[in-house]
Amino acid sequence: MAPHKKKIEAYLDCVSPYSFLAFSYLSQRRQALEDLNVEIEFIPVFLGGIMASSGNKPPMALAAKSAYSPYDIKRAQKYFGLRFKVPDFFPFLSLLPQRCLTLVKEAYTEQYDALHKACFQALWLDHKDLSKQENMLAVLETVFGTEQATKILKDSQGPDVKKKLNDVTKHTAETLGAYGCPWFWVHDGKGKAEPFFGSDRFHYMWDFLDLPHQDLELVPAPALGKL
Ligand SMILES: N[C@@H](CCC(=O)N[C@@H](CS)C(=O)NCC(=O)O)C(=O)O
Repeated sequence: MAPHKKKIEAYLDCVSPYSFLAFSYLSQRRQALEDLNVEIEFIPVFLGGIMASSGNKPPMALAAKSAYSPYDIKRAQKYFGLRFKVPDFFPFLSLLPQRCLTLVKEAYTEQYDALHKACFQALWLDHKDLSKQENMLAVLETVFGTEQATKILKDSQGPDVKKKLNDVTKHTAETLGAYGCPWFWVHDGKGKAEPFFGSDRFHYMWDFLDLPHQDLELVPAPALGKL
């Protein structure tokens, strides 16, 4: 990557509702950001691995964070105009969707954003447990033909894909300082890069990138169709 290009690397896991909000928010602003010469890259990671590498624990594992969490998620949903309930099967093991996304990002780049969106929507809006192969296959089939979807599901279990997701996750925690998701590594276009955590720090990011806030403000209740 050219060091003097403004760029947002967004490290996401679809098990994370705040990753869903960040993905939705950035996807809706992709064109506006590109017009301001800012590139966005969505990068799949395994949040469980980030927690383990950084010594962090899921918010639910700490009583105080767990008690605060319902307030935070309710406010965030209102702010982003994206309403969803936490599914009964939460938290679930996100390795399967994250491996499929890892494979598709490399091998089927054109369809990657569509699959990312489909995974988030299946999990958070349709409450499909994507740790189950049959549900993951159904999501893949919304983007690919049955034959290709079946192959992607099978290939996502191969050692190369497992290693790639593992390596990216490790890099995110050990080099980029991640302790949760969504994690962002943002290049300011002048050779400097900094981390940002959470879907609630975009105003800091726009300052860091020297962008006009008014062009990137939230519009009320963004329609999902525009994701
Ligand atoms: N305030 C942040 C919260 C993000 C968040 O809680 N992310 C969870 C995963 S869904 C996490 O990784 N938490 C780690 C931590 O809070 O230490 C936001 O609005 O995005």
